[in-house]
Amino acid sequence: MLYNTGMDASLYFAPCKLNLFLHITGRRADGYHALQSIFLLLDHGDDLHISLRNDGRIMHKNPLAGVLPDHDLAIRAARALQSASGCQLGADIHCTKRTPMGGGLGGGSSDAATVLLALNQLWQLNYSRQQLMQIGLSLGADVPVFIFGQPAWAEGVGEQLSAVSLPTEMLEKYYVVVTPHVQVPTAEIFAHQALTRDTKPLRIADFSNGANSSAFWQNARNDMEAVVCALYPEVANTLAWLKQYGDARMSGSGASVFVAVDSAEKADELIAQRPENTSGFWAKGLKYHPLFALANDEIVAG
Ligand SMILES: C[C@](O)(CO)[C@H](O)COP(=O)(O)OP(=O)(O)OC[C@H]1O[C@@H](n2ccc(N)nc2=O)[C@H](O)[C@@H]1O
Ligand SMILES: Nc1ncnc2c1ncn2[C@@H]1O[C@H](COP(=O)(O)OP(=O)(O)OP(=O)(O)O)[C@@H](O)[C@H]1O
Repeated sequence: MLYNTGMDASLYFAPCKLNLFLHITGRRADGYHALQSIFLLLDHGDDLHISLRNDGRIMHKNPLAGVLPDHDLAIRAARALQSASGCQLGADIHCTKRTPMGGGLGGGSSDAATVLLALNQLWQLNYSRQQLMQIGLSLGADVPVFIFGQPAWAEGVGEQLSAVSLPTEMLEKYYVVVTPHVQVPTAEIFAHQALTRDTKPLRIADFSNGANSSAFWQNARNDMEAVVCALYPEVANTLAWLKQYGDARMSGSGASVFVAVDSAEKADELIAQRPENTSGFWAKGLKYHPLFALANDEIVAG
């Protein structure tokens, strides 16, 4: 009989992300939208226990409420890696979910990225970061950035990524994230007729050049915010509340909204005072994904 020896059980972190801004600069022929965004990964997220099986099966030990195991992005990621590599090994996956689902924080995408990184190690595949990002992109536009693993300037559908060094004060901030209890379907917002799709592209140099960066942030916004706030008053109300405390905005396609504050005390205070029917947490930005080292960077011949 083939069985999981249980000897390789390991704990892997799946951080959530914020879109510090999100501009929609066009629409491609396939219906996907061209974006510009800066992604910041946070030190808040899901815990995945992943252990090796030698029978080739991919098993979800605690299926998420409302998500069929076959649709779970963690399971789909493992299967995609199995079919790309021809690997005969399998895995047991157990997820302790902390990132609100459908919250614009990339929870499912991050679970998928963590599974790819972890199994790259457990199955000893030695895929490069670029290869894993390619497999990740087939699962969702937000997966590659978690494998990229650093604060990133994103273009394309979110897969053309460049590392950006955020000003130190942005990494020292406390990000207060509040999620109204509504699920905002990403596809519905991208398909909405009233969505702004023609924001003039910015240049990464405008952000990287310190002298211009305050002007940069004055022009930066989330283009999905207006449509989401019109369709979901809960998001509009939570955002209006959070704007009292700073330059609050929505992450991704919502429903989560966030603001950066200067101390843990202030962050605790806002979380305690958050509106009814919301959940919330605060977290700090990550310079690197904790699993960054589980993929190698390809050496490009020069
Ligand atoms: C809004 C963001 O969260 C910003 O980071 C992402 O662009 C969304 O990424 P995601 O949730 O991984 O999205 P996917 O699962 O790939 O796509 C969900 C749906 O959103 C639409 N979609 C997504 C990304 C994109 N650049 N243009 C789109 O039009 C497509 O209709 C797609 O069917
Ligand atoms: N492992 C998973 N975790 C969360 N959701 C998952 C997972 N697998 C599949 N899903 C499905 O994906 C949907 C979107 O979940 P997710 O938490 O990734 O949304 P999101 O944060 O809005 O994503 P994004 O910011 O990438 O648009 C969920 O409503 C759920 O049906």
